[in-house]
Order: sequence, then structure tokens, then C-alpha cells
Amino acid sequence: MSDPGNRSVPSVDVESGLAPAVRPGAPDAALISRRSNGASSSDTSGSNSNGGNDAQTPSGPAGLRILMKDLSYHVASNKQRGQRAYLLKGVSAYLEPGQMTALMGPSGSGKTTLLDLLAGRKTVGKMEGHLSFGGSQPTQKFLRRYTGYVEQFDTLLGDLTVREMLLYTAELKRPMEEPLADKRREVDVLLKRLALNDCADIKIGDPLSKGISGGQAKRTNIGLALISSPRVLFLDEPTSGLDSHTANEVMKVVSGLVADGTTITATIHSPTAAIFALFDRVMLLVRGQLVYFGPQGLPALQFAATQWPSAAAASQLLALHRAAASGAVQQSVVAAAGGGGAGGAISALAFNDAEVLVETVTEADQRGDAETLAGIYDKSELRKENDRQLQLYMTETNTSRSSASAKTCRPCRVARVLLCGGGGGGGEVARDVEAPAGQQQQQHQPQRSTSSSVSGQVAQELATRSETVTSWYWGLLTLLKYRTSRNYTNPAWLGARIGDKLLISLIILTLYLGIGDNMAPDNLINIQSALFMWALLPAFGAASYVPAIVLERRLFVRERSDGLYRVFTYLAAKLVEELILSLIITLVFSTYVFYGLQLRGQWVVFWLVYFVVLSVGIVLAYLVAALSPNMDVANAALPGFVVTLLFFAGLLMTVDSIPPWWQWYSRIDFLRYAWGALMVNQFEHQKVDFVGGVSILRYYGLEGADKWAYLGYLSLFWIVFAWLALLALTYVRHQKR
Ligand SMILES: Nc1ncnc2c1ncn2[C@@H]1O[C@H](COP(=O)(O)OP(=O)(O)OP(=O)(O)O)[C@@H](O)[C@H]1O
Repeated sequence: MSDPGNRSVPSVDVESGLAPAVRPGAPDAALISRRSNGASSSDTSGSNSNGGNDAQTPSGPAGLRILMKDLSYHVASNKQRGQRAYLLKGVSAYLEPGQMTALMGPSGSGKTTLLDLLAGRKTVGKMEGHLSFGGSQPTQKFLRRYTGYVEQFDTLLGDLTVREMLLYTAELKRPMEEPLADKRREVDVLLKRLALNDCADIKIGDPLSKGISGGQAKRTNIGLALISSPRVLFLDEPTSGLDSHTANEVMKVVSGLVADGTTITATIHSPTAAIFALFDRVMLLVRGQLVYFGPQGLPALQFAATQWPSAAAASQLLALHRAAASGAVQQSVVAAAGGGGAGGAISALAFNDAEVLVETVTEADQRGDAETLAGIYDKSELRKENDRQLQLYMTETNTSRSSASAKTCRPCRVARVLLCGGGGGGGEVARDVEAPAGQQQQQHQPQRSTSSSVSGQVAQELATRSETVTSWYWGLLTLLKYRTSRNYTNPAWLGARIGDKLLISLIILTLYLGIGDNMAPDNLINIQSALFMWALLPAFGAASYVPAIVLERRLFVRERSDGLYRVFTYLAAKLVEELILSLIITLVFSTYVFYGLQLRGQWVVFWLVYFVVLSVGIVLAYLVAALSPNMDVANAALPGFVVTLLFFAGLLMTVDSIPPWWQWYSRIDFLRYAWGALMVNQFEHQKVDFVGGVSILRYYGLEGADKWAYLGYLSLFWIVFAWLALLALTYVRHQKR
């Protein structure tokens, strides 16, 4: 693998928007900053008060600075035909390495849209404007390999334990060269960091057989995104569905990653005060437009109170914050906050920050003032400041591209990033409630750095030509190791594949016992019927392979988007898993049926036809499943298609009698070749009359047919359906986002 997958020893290039992997002292600085920012100390001093930093910090890579300028995104409107719907309009902002940015706003304001756009997960629509990661336009391959995305809904493998789930992802997402022992160690570090040790060896489970709790599942999901030490982490509603305690714990763990320099962005609805205080910056969206981008906490409230119309709540809260910060917490303030003492009051006041901001813009939006708010922000000093900073970063990027980067010693670079506020909010004095207004103003000057050169390693990553870290065969082996091994010991999984075939083979055995060597004309019809059922039933049995694709579609889409494997690898693993099992069961069933019925011809042909038809049925099921939007459609489509094949297989109507306009369908009916091969195998050396002195093979148009050629044709169907299934899995998207 020429692509550098191994980033356990991170490069350091702070000026380019790359934060150092480990910044000495950063956690403390971040913690102090957070405490001074309105959150009660108890918020950050629990058992995991430093976000899990007491656990060994896995060596992580530097983060990347993300720049957005006039970013717009539109899709075909679902309200007005032929019109465009702009879901994002002219968003300009920057996301810093080593910082957490909250994407907030009313429901439907475009938070997830923006997150998906940044993460390259949009499958429809068109983006306009500038978007760069570390100075380069990110490719989807880069985003899949080097960024982490925590989806709002959990997509985990219920049969694996939490530890196995993380190790499975580590094997697919970390370099192949890394020894398994090292991967296990990384998993152990993550388990500790995410406070998952207690449930590490518990099966994840599913809605029907409950395993781990919702909070543990959420943390496991976050662990999956972190296992590859991504430079950038996106989280979509990471606290949804969690109680406030668990939500706080989860977000503390996430915030601990800023110490690694990771660039973190999360959409978040109504964070608790403790969670809101963990963020460095806020992007507030209303109807796809930015109405505030800046530090969270006091500056945000100040902006709302002084700039927005009807923002009385923000003004009141601001006044209360100031009173609390100055120590002059009066009785009335405490009462207003509903707390029992000064500490309780401050905590309660802080609790309202995020809510007040979102409530205020939601009300404004409902009044039809979204444009007004966007206009206010556009004309504000804050916007100008943000634009100046953005411009500076963009210019630096361009300059560094055209000139050799100035080398800076590591301590200087580390110092600079801390001063620039590029890490953990250490330098974000504007958030400090006690900082004098003048000082705040000074601190808001554009942050200057001297070079934006992108380290060679990052440049290589940005230019990666592979969407996965590991090769296809490694992916295949890993899928077999973790997923197939579980399926093979899962009675429900095995039952769905073996049960119907066992039942039908036993019925055929007992119903047609010993009829195979009786060539009396009136018995021939029984033999041909038994052979027809033998050829047909594995095709009908293909229905049991549909859920494997349809029901795990969300998992497949997520794992593919995460760059765990290619579509080919996924399909190959599924086929190997099914074909090995099919090989075993067809060998057993065809043996007792062939000899039990005392059939003529070669057993190997009898078995091969059964095995190949079953294999064709499996890839056909995959094709139908990949094309169908859901189980209902797939369940109707597959048997419907197989029934059409019955008419043209040659038994219900002889091939010669099929009208010319249906002959083409008869030629592409794989059952015709399956049954034909069985008939030839049985009767090719039997000179028996069937109807009016005509041999049975001649009657059915099979005289002179070559059973091996028929088997060859049958195999061609397997190749064609497998190829079509691969294309359908790759290109047919049922999840539009
Ligand atoms: N094709 C379309 N035509 C018109 N509007 C659309 C279309 N697709 C999405 N939208 C709208 O775009 C908006 C953005 O949705 P998005 O999921 O990004 O919002 P959100 O802020 O994340 O909301 P929530 O907090 O509820 O998840 C929504 O109001 C949605 O109705």
C-alpha cells in the first residue's frame, strides 16, 4: 500500500490548519477555558472530568482546517416541480483543528445538510462555493478514509460484542501492516476512553434481543469513528435519545479529542449547559443561512441581545451572566434562575444559553424574520471579522501552494497554535466572561499564522486514490472472520438457508422413492416431474437470501461511506459465505435424493445442477434486493420473476410449441438449462418411448443436447446476475440524502 494509512505517528504542521497531534498542556487550557465559560465546575469535574483524558490518549493525527466560503447547496424542490430548493445559502465559516463547533438552529434549518455536505455524504443536489480541507478540495475518497462521521442512528452488528465491533472496524480501517496486538491495544484505549469497559464483552444485540443500552450504543458508534484516529470528526445529533447524564458523558469524551487536534463539528439540538460549554464555536443556521458564527457563550448572547430584534430573553440572560460573573448575584437573580444558592444559580443560568439562542431564532423564523436575521449578521462587525479571518486563511493557503513552506521549529508551532486559538479554545479569550470588553475586541483580531503549507503526509492523503485503507482481500477476510463466523453459529441464519431445502428434499425423497430406474412410459412423467422440482426449488428458495441485503442496507451504506470496504469486497464476502454453506448442503441433499430415487446418469451432474441453480438464485436474490427499495418490493418481485420462468422452462409447454415472440424469453430462462441438463443426464442412454413412439428427450426438444454445455450456460447466468448485482449495489441508491 503506497497510500499512507499509518498515521499513528502524526505529522505536525500547525500553520496549515494542521494541529499538533498532542499539544502539551492543551487539555488543561481547554478545561480552564470551559470552566470560565459559564459551566459549573461540577460539569467538568466528574468521574470523567477531562473528557477521558486520564485514559491514555491514543496517538492521533493532526486535525485539518476546513474553510467554507459562500457555500450554497440546492436540490430539485419537492414543493414546486422544476424549481430549485436552496437548502444552504452563502455560508462562510471556518472550522479549526482542535476546536469543537456546534451546528445549531431550528428544526429544518439545514444543520444536517451542512454536516453531510462537509463530510461528502450528499448523494443528490449541487454544491456551489468554496470548500477546502487543509487547503485542498477534499475528494470523496479522502473523506471516506480520513474523516469520521457519527450518524444519528446506530448502525451496529448485533451479533458482535462491543469490543469485537471496534476490533472489526479497526481491522478494516487501520493499516494492514499494523499488528493485531496493536489494534487490540488501540481498542482497549478507546474502550477506556469511552467508558465502555463494563460492557466491552456484551453482545450489542438488536431491538428484539436487547444487548447494550442506548448510551453505550452511541458511545460504540463514536468509537467506530475514532478507531482510525480521524483528522476531522463529524457528529450528527450525538446526544439524541440519551438522558442528560449520558449525553454529558458522551460529549465530554468527544471534547477530549480536541487535545489530539481533531477538528470536531456536531449538529446539536438542545444541548445541556454542560454540553454547550464544551463547544468552542457556534454556527447558528436559520433556513439555510448563517445568522451567527462565533464563540459560544457570552459573545453569542451579546450578539443576540444587541443585534437581533425581540431578543429580550438573550438580554436578560446576558445581564444575569454578567451579574453572576461579577459576583453580585442578587437574591432576585437566584430566584429567577430557580437555584438554591449562588452556585446553583450560575449553573441554571448557563443551562439557558443554547436554549435562548435557538428559541430566539426559532421565534424569529416563525415570525418570518429569517432573512432579517441573516441580513443583520451579514452587515455585522462579527461577519466582517470572520470574513477577514477566512480571507487570511485562504490567502495563506494559496501563498503556501506557490512558495516553499517556511519550516518552523515544533515548540514555536505549538506555541503559535495555542495563541491562535487553534487548539482546544485555549486562546479563545472572547469566551471568558471576565475578560474586559476592550480585551475581547483585541482578541478578535484576525489570527495570523505565517504559512499554510500542508504537510507531505496530508497532501498525500488528500490525493489518495483509494477509498479504503485496506485491500479488497483483507476486507474479504475480515468480513468472513467477524461476520460469517457469527452467521455460521446463528441458528436463525442457518435455519433460513437450510430448512426449506431440507424439507423439500425429504419430500422429494419420500414421494418419489426408487422411481428413477423404472422406465415404464407411465412412470416417466413422475421422473420428469421430480427432476423439474429439483431444478426449480432452489430458485424459489432464493427468497431467503434477500434480507441479507435489504435489511442491512443502512449498515452497508454507513460502512461503505466510512471507507471500510468496497462494494466488490462486500458482495464477494456475501457470496463466499453463502456458497460455502450451499456447497455443503447441496452435496448432502443431492446424495440422498439421487441414490434414494435410484436415478440414472451421473450423480455429479445431478449435484452440480442443484448447486449452480442455488448459486444463480443467490445472485438473483442479491440483484433483486439491490434494486428493490424495501423488503415488500423484493418479496413480491423475486417469486414473481421465478414464476415467469416456469412457463418457458420446457415442461409446461415444450420449447418447440412456444410462440416465436416468446422464444427469446425461453432462451434466457435458466431453468430451461437446469431441467434440460437433468433430463439429458437421466435419459440420454435410455431408448424408451414416451408418446407415440417418440423418445422423451425428442419430445421435449432435448435430443442431442449436451448436459455439460447446459451446465455451462447455467454458469453464465451466475456471472451475469453477479455482475448486475455488483452494479446495482454500487449505483442504485435508495437512501437519498
Ligand atoms: N427536495 C427538497 N425540496 C425542498 N426542501 C427540502 C428538500 N429536501 C430537504 N428540504 C428541506 O431542507 C431543510 C433542511 O433539512 P435538514 O435535515 O438539513 O435540517 P436540520 O436542521 O438538520 O433539521 P433537524 O434538526 O430537524 O434534523 C428541511 O427544512 C427540509 O424540509
